[in-house]
Amino acid sequence: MIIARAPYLDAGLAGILLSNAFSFTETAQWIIKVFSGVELLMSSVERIKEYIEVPLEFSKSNDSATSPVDWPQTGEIEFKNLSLRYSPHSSKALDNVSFKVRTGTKVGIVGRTGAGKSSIIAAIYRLSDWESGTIIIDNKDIKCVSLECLRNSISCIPQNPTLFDGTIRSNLDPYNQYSDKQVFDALAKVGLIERNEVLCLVTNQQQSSSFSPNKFNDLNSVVRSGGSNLSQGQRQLLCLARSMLGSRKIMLIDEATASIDYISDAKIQKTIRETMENTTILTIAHRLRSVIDYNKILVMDMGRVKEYDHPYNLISDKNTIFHHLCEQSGDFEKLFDLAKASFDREKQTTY
Ligand SMILES: Nc1ncnc2c1ncn2[C@@H]1O[C@H](COP(=O)(O)OP(=O)(O)OP(=O)(O)O)[C@@H](O)[C@H]1O
Repeated sequence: MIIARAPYLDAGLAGILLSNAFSFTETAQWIIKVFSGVELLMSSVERIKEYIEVPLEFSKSNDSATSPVDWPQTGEIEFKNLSLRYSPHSSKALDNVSFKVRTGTKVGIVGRTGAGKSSIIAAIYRLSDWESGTIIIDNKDIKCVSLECLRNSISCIPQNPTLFDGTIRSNLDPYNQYSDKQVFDALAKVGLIERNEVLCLVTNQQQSSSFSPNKFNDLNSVVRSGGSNLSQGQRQLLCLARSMLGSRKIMLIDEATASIDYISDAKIQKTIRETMENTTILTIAHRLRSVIDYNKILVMDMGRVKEYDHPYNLISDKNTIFHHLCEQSGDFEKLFDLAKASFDREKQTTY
């Protein structure tokens, strides 16, 4: 602790020198200030030391973990008897969970609060380790894939997406990998700009202010730290656009709660349906409307998978949890019609 002691000594010396120039009270005040500065410095040093000693998350990867190129190709996900608990004495957040998601399938994960929905996404992203079972993505046990590769290969749109102090462009394309056209296309796909404006915007970047007063028309528009100058819906849409630029095969979405405006929510769902046909999507749904026309609904309850089927099959059966959740939503008739329409559409494309 030499680093910590030296300033104390300096402060003592400074006290003696100061006492020659100032009154006792003034000197005492100076010394208190210097000492509290030193206390702060000491706790900062301690904290930096703690951070340095925290093992790097990427080094937690299994030694034989690899970073397969062009993985995953299909986006097929399989949970096999997965059990996860957050601490040794807590109950299981996921209890022997097994289910399979085929390529390009859209799955809505529903259930009451604390049912284990977020834990499914946490497990795929390996934010938490599990005690037994496996997750296979594209024929690979994800524990055999490096964390860096795993997280770079799967898009995740959390409720509060991370945005940085910078511009629209630096947030969408931090490594400058894409052309302006590609970035504008992504913004158009999520509905933040008009599709028919893309070409003009690409050729007239400097005159973009002549377009509608929309900050997304200008890739240099400022984004404040955490996206504080954007609405929650705009933040999620920007994050969705960022995911689209990466064109990954799997996307995990934690739908924003009621605080997101209905129009932004509808835009997100429409974009997902129209532009991500071949992407496997798992959405934690807080509104049943958002996922009622998905291919499957996974109903979680107390960490277990209770139901896993097409929404129409589940809503049609009075004995399912999903049927009750739809009834409780007060929107049963509409949900039923949407589920049926989706079921009929799927049947037509299958035959
Ligand atoms: N980081 C954590 N540390 C300890 N326990 C946790 C943690 N995250 C979740 N849990 C617990 O695990 C269980 C499942 O939580 P999870 O967040 O997966 O549920 P959820 O269905 O997503 O809930 P909600 O709809 O309220 O977000 C709950 O009992 C919860 O208290």
